[in-house]
Order: sequence, then structure tokens, then C-alpha cells
Amino acid sequence: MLAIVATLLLTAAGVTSSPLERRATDGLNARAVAAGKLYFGSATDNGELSDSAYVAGLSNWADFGQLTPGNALKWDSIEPSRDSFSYANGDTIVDLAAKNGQKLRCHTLVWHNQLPSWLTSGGFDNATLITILKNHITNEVTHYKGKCLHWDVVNEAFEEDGTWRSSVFYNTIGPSFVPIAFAAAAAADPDVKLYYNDYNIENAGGKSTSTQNLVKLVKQYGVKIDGVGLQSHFIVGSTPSQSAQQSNMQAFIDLGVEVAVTELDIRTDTPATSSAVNQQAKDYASTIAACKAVAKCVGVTIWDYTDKYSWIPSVFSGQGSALPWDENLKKKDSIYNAILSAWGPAPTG
Ligand SMILES: O[C@@H]1[C@@H](O)[C@H](O[C@@H]2CO[C@@H](O[C@@H]3CO[C@@H](O)[C@H](O)[C@H]3O)[C@H](O)[C@H]2O)OC[C@H]1O
Repeated sequence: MLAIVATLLLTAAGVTSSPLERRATDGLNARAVAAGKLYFGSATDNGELSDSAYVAGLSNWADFGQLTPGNALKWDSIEPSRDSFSYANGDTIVDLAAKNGQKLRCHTLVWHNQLPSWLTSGGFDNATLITILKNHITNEVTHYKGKCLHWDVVNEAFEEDGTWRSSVFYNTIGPSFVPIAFAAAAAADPDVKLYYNDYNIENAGGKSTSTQNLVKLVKQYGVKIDGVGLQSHFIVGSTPSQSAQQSNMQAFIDLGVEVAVTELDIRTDTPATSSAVNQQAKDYASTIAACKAVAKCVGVTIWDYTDKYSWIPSVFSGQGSALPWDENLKKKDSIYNAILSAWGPAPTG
């Protein structure tokens, strides 16, 4: 009723909404929220924030209700020298999300990559490395206390066959580096949701089973773990089916945690053919539909929203074109509309 009165008053005053303004109430995030999810979001990075057209798209809440810093919160960025913390890049993205009314996924505290050399080459013994680990987590989580919806506490602890990954943390401390990390994060911010995050765990298999065992391990230590992040870096045409993704999500949920799709992109050989783009639209839709169908899948994040800033071509030679916006920031209608439809009806009122 209020909306009708407001519309009548605005119309009487000669103010009518353009198609663009009407559209701004609908979008990828608006549909996710209408479907009962917390957000549809995008990763971003500091270098891209000087591109005003990019920032305008990223800041559109109707499409993106959550931001994830792609690099700014990693160890080499935050603690480049021992016990010297540098929050400027992280704060820039945290402040942008707050200004836009967007939630924040904080990524990531403990990962084998993007570590400073003082840490990897320090030759620290078990006790000293545990002190360093706790100090890093306590300092960073305290700095962002109250700002993050989720923290990816530990990222990618397993090899492809599901065995523990060789890393400075595992090699020195053993598997208990994981519960130690979660305990330090929980102590620094008791309200933030704490996640384990990995790739190739979106389907049943050895790596997913090992991740389920990790959830049990953290709980056996009496330590809080709230969620598992399914990165979902997929290849066009070989993404897991919707039902495979759903049953895998459910296996985690049955252990008492929630799940989120945290880094979705679907790469193809470049230049992309029209049949690849059509298949990508179907593949995006099946992941969205899986998350929609599983109540405790809380949201979906794409790993940046435009091919202009995708990490894929720099890592997978000859591949790319993995995101719903192209290199000119132009929306790929078939993919965008497939995601909209998979979330379901537009919000009303
Ligand atoms: O030169 C480096 C550059 O290599 C670095 O690239 C980032 C690498 O990490 C990417 O995110 C990861 C994607 O895979 C998942 O497995 C991880 O969870 C993510 O963190 C990120 O998108 C790239 O930009 O960036 C910093 C440069 O100095």
C-alpha cells in the first residue's frame, strides 16, 4: 500500500521510474535473497578499484550483496614482515562493502600459498610456528571483528587424492594446525562464522571425504567450525550435476555445518564458442539450483564478475571467459539470465 501511495505521489510530481531504475530492484543478489539466501556476491581486488565502470557494477546491490577480497586479506598482504601488520588494502575493500550495504566474506587466514618468505624460510620449530600462527590469526581477526560474515580460516589443506597437503603448517605442526587455527579465530571474534574452504570437494570423492573428516576432527577438539566453502572453479561441460552437488552439500550439512559456494567460475578454451557459452549458462544454473535447493547453502560468490579481471587466463593457459560479464564489462545475457531463472522469481513489493 505504502509503495502504491509513494508511486502515485512521485508520478503526480512528474517523477517516473525509468526501466533502468526499475531494473535496479532486480538482479542476481535480489533473486538470491528472494530465494531465502543471504547473498549472491563477487570477489574483487584492490588494483581493479581504480576502474570506475567496474566499481559501479560491483557496487550494484541488486547484483552483488557480498564482496570477498581476492588477495587483500592473505598472509603476505597482511603480515609481510613478522609481527608487522598492514591493513590498508583490506580496509579499502571492507569500507567499500560497508558503503554499499554489502556483506563480506573474509578470505583467508591460513593457506599454503601467498605466504611471506620470512615464514616459509624461517625454519621455525613446532612451538614457535604455533605462536606465529595464533598471533597472525588473533591480530587479523581482531582487526576485522564485527565486519565479516564468514572467515575462511583454513584454505586447501588437502592434495587431490585427499591426503594432507605438504605445507609449512602441516609439515611442522601436523593436522592439529587446523583446530589450533579455528580456536584462535573463534577466540578473537566469537560471532563470525568460521569456514574451511577448498576446491574439487564439490562432488563425492576422496577429497570431499577428507574434508568431512576435517570437520569431525575440529569438532573432536571441541572447537567451533561453522561452514565449508565449496570453491567451485569448474570447467565448462564437466561440472558436477545438480544432484551430485546437492548430495555432496548435504553430506557436510549432516555433520552440523552450513555450506557456501565461494569462488564459482566456469572456464572454457578461448575464444569462447557460442556452444560453450550456452553450456556455461546451463552449468551456472545447475550450481545455483543446487544451492537454492539446499536450505543450509547460504549463498554463492563468483570469483570476480568480469573476464576483464578474472584470474583464470594467468593460471590456465588458453582458457578464460569464465564469468557472467565479458572483458568490456558487458553482461553475457544468456549466462546472466540463466542465473536469474535458477534463483527463481524476482522479488515483489
Ligand atoms: O602475482 C600474484 C598473483 O599470482 C596472485 O594471484 C591470485 C592468486 O590467488 C587467486 O585466488 C585464489 C584462486 O584459487 C583458490 O584456490 C584460492 O582460494 C583463491 O585465493 C587470486 O584470484 C589471484 O589474483 O595475486 C597477487 C599477485 O601478486
